[in-house]
Amino acid sequence: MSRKDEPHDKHNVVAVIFFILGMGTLLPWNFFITAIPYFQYRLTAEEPAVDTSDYGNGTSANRTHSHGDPFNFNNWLTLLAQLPLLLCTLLNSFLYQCIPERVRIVGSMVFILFLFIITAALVKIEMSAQSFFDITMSTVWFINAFCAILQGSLFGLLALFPQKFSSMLLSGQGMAGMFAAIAMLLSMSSGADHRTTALGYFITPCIGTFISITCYLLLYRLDFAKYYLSKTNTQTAKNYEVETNAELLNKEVNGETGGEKKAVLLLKDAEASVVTEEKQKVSICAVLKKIWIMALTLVIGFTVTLSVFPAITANVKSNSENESWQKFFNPVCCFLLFNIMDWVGRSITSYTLWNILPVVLWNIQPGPDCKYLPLLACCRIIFIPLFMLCNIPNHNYLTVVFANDAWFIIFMIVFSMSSGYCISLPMCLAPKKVLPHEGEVTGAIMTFFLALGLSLGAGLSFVLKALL
Ligand SMILES: O=c1[nH]cnc2c1ncn2[C@@H]1O[C@H](CO)[C@@H](O)[C@H]1O
Repeated sequence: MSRKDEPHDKHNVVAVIFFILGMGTLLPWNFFITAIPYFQYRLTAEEPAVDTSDYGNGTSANRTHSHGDPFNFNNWLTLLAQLPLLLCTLLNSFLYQCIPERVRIVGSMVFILFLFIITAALVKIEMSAQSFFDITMSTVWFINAFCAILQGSLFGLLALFPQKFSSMLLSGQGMAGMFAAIAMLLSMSSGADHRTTALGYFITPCIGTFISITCYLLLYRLDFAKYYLSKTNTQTAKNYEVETNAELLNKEVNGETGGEKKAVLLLKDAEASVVTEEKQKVSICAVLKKIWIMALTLVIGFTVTLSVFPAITANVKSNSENESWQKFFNPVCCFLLFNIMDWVGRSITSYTLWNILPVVLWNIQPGPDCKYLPLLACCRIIFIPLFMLCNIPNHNYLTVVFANDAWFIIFMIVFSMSSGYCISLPMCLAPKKVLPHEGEVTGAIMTFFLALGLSLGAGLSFVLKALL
């Protein structure tokens, strides 16, 4: 139900802006992980103590040791990207009181742009492998710290808008990975040398971040966005919603006998909502009690995903003889495929919020209460051994069981789709479990658990790598 004076999102401009902002939040993570072969090439090519007997057929992928990952680069990249995310998500929950949201959002995007420019410039600068590793890791740490502030602030902002806009942001986040993978493929197929390819590749997120900054500034010029951004209007809209609910419920109570109990309960909720809103007090424990199942599902989902992607999966090589296929195998079948299917998985929840898997499998119609959601997320643990037994060179303890490329592709399709699904479902269901005025806190809590899952996964990836 919408108010008569409520403006409309003309041509879905605001929705598109949130989509682009979603992309902006995950450009750094995705552009860094997709460029793993470039970083590995630099670290090996400029390492003076490299053992040249490892070089094999001379492709950059084979010019590395320790599973094609010198310096344990994949694992450090994952950990140093996700740890600041966790810390700064916490920091943001304090910062939001003292630094205005516009400063936080524009400021963090400007720093991200600056750090991407440094990464692009580094492509052309010669230095030792150790210095390159140190500078890259510092860049990764700071770029992801600003990303966390950006992401936390945007989720907070979204609490003022209708739920559709959260789905747009999540969908945009999924698109960032595809964007990075396509940029990588285009620069690789340009036929230019390694350095020029990398330069072209890293200039793309600079442009992407610049577009995100412009879009965010534009948001404040659009009537629809201005309406929701002004807190007074949001408050009025929420009160209006409560009034409308109360009206509807009165009708229900008068007309339908069976609806009475439900109506009284909902009226109590509505009253509670207004009263609490006036006091502006929300109990985090009470919210946690309502959403813990969603939070647990999110943590398990991200832990499983990040434990193998990209730290383990980026090392899987094709066993085909075809050289071009060997070169494109990982960018296409690992990064592009993951991001396409992850996005598909996330988008399923835009069409139907109910988790369709249990409906199809057991004909159960779950609500936001369903207790087996974390169990469903746990089933994905099976992908950890499956990926570890794929075609990774120089296994120490394990052997290659799934040598054929087709196995890796099949595992990747199911793994990434279920990942997107297990992440998006709790993110969309959690706000439905709480009262309207608890929405903002719920967003913050879920963002914290999201970051916790990512960090746990990144930590676990070191253990799994050691077991390879
Ligand atoms: O900061 C983040 N927020 C939300 N999702 C993230 C973040 N970092 C990584 N991923 C998610 O982790 C998976 C592997 O890349 C992808 O689903 C990606 O969207």
